[in-house]
Amino acid sequence: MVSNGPGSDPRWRPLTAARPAMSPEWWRWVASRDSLTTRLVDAGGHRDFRVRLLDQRLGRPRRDEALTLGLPLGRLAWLREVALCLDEQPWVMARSVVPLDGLHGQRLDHLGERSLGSWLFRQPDLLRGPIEVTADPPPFHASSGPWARRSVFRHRRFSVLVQECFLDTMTDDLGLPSR
Ligand SMILES: C=C(O[C@@H]1C=C(C(=O)O)C=C[C@H]1O)C(=O)O
Repeated sequence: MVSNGPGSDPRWRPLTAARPAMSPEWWRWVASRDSLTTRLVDAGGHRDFRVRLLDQRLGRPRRDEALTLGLPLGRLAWLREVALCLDEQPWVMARSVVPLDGLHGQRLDHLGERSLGSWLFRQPDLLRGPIEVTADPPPFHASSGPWARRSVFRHRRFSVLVQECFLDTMTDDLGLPSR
């Protein structure tokens, strides 16, 4: 379920602030600005890639999400949570928040289990804001992992806050450093 429960906000920091603690191997993943979907498919090799839709609905963003999107607290938005899986093993948990005023009916529910990135990166003049990171546990999922990141994509009046948690399963399957 999409969680909007109480709990402290993660301590999001600019990517560069995490540099000394982040290994070069992880930097190549966390700092990448192209499609994570494409990178996961490539890194997965023979493994089958799949987006597992966990939930998507109208809901109230968390405080840190609303602040990042410039939304008044309590304003409804479109919430989508997925697991990006290789051979049914979740490697990334993602939660996206879309303000309704930018949707003009482009409800993302038509996406289903197609990757948000497969649509986003086809949009002309797509802009991606700065990437922020945290080593705090993601408030929207109980899974654990070394890093989580977030950034805002904009395309005309559409905007979406995309948050991605890289999981320990990905660390193990790709033989990445613990941080
Ligand atoms: C933004 C991208 O889309 C990915 C797919 C998502 C989805 O289907 O909900 C969410 C976040 C991303 O990990 C990407 O591929 O870079």
